[in-house]
Amino acid sequence: MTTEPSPATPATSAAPAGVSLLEGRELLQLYAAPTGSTQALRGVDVTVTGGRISAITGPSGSGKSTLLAVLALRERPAGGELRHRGRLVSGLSRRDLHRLRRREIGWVAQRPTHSLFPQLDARGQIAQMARLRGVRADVDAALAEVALTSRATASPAVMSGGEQQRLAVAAAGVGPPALLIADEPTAELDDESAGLVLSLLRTRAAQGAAVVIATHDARAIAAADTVLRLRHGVLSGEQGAGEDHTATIDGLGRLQLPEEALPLFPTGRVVVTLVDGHVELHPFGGP
Ligand SMILES: Nc1ncnc2c1ncn2[C@@H]1O[C@H](COP(=O)(O)OP(=O)(O)OP(=O)(O)O)[C@@H](O)[C@H]1O
Repeated sequence: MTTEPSPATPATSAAPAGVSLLEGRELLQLYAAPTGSTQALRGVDVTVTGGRISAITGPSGSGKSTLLAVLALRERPAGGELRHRGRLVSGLSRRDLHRLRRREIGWVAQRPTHSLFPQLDARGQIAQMARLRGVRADVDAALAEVALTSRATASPAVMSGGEQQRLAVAAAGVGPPALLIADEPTAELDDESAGLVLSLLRTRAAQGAAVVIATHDARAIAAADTVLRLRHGVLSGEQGAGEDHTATIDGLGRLQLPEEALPLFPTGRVVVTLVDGHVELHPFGGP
């Protein structure tokens, strides 16, 4: 147990502020299914930048966890291109990938126990993560940050769900890593626990980490700098805090309308007109 990273301590090997850490283009992911294959990601373009919290939101089954797994370099995409600091991830050896994940990427699974060491107490989780990442950490301060001082010697098996979640986020955030990814980090947490988790994520982003979360939770969405909306494996829109909703036009010119606009086009067909430098969509057919 040694010195605490001060709030000004930069993320491990953080990309310079504003420089993208990850760039995904036309990302595709397929899974075997009884009826053929499921296209979990269907041409997703995404940029992940240090110093920001990006929230990925969308209905159940829309591909949020899949996109997180690809960005965390835990799954190789079936298609498209993913670059880490400009280097093609597909060109990295298994060894390089393993090292990159261990050193630079904090991962909090949808079930927090899946990202904790079952045999270690809370103190051990933080210390072990710091060791793996090759950084020094003040274990007491890390536990205090998520109000777990009194649970320092407890193992995950005897912790409440909220305590497990706070511990998983604290351990994943040690360093801090250049990239911190969490799947539904505030789901099922009361306001107090959710507040602690979100405050930790904000602090890590302020230290330069790129924070990416999948979430349905309005509290987490409000804490994000950018909100990416996924629908059926396609990124349907992106919105920064206080910005207008923007939608992504893919390389083939396809655009997904916001869900609330769909009733305007009951036949599913539109007349597309280019007028004075902008595009107008009018319903086609119908009564
Ligand atoms: N390992 C897998 N094997 C087969 N199909 C999978 C696998 N993982 C995900 N899928 C399928 O891929 C699609 C996207 O799943 P994913 O878990 O990424 O969605 P999600 O938006 O995270 O959903 P939720 O909000 O319910 O967690 C779904 O149709 C899902 O059934």
